[in-house]
Amino acid sequence: MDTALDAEALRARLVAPNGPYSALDVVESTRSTNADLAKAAVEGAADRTVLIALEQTAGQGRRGRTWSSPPGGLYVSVLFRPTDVHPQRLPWLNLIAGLALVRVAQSVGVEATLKWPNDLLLGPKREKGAGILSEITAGVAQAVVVGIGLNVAKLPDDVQPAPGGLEPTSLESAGATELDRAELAFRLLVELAQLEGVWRKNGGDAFESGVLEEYQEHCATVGERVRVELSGGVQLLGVAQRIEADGTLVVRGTDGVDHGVSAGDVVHLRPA
Ligand SMILES: O=C(O)CCCC[C@@H]1SC[C@@H]2NC(=O)N[C@@H]21
Repeated sequence: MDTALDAEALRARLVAPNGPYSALDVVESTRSTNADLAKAAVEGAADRTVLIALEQTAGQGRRGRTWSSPPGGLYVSVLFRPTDVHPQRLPWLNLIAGLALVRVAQSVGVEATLKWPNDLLLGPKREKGAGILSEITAGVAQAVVVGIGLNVAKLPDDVQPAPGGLEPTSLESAGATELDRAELAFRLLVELAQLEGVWRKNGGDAFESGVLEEYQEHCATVGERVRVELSGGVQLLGVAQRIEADGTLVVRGTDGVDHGVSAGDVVHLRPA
């Protein structure tokens, strides 16, 4: 069962002095929690500010796509200002959010892996249960909004995959033992704060903080034959080799040459 998401109760557990966050709000509905927090960042919102919505009317996905955000899902954005971390290491915030999602899914008994860079895959069929959109806030020094859309309840029939994208699923469809959104939001934010805290304490070094190793362990992309859709309609075909310390994916192309990929849509190519 899903109880109402009580902001006060979450604040009591997650916001300083009792927890790692500096502010937390819950709204019934908004256009996009990422857009709201980006605006708040410009207006001076503090490091580790959280905004949760129970529904979005204009949810944003990667590469200009929309993120279907019906009631029954969890839509969470966190503003981070990791001022001591080199800007080149900031893409790790996106990957760290994926690790937090894996930990949550596993805690409710669901098999979970990651498709680099931003998809949570659930169950043996590896369908998409969550997506992450991290955005550097323009004009604000070192501010990143990490947005997470987690499908909790069964999705309405009209939620379709993006063209060529993964089949969507939810925690409920994957047989999760816990579907209470307050509890799931709590676990997600605890895991995110733990991972981000260790990563930041290590100056954003993914190797030293252990997040690189944990990511490789859960990454379904490494070892797969892939097609990477780069900008400008360019495609790269090959086999994903590893994740680098800067968060890029190394793909050995059909020409035998290793290519570092920092952005793009990855399609896992399964044998027919
Ligand atoms: O897979 C993707 O394309 C990324 C989807 C990210 C969706 C989340 S929901 C919370 C936050 N607010 C948004 O508008 N988008 C992100």
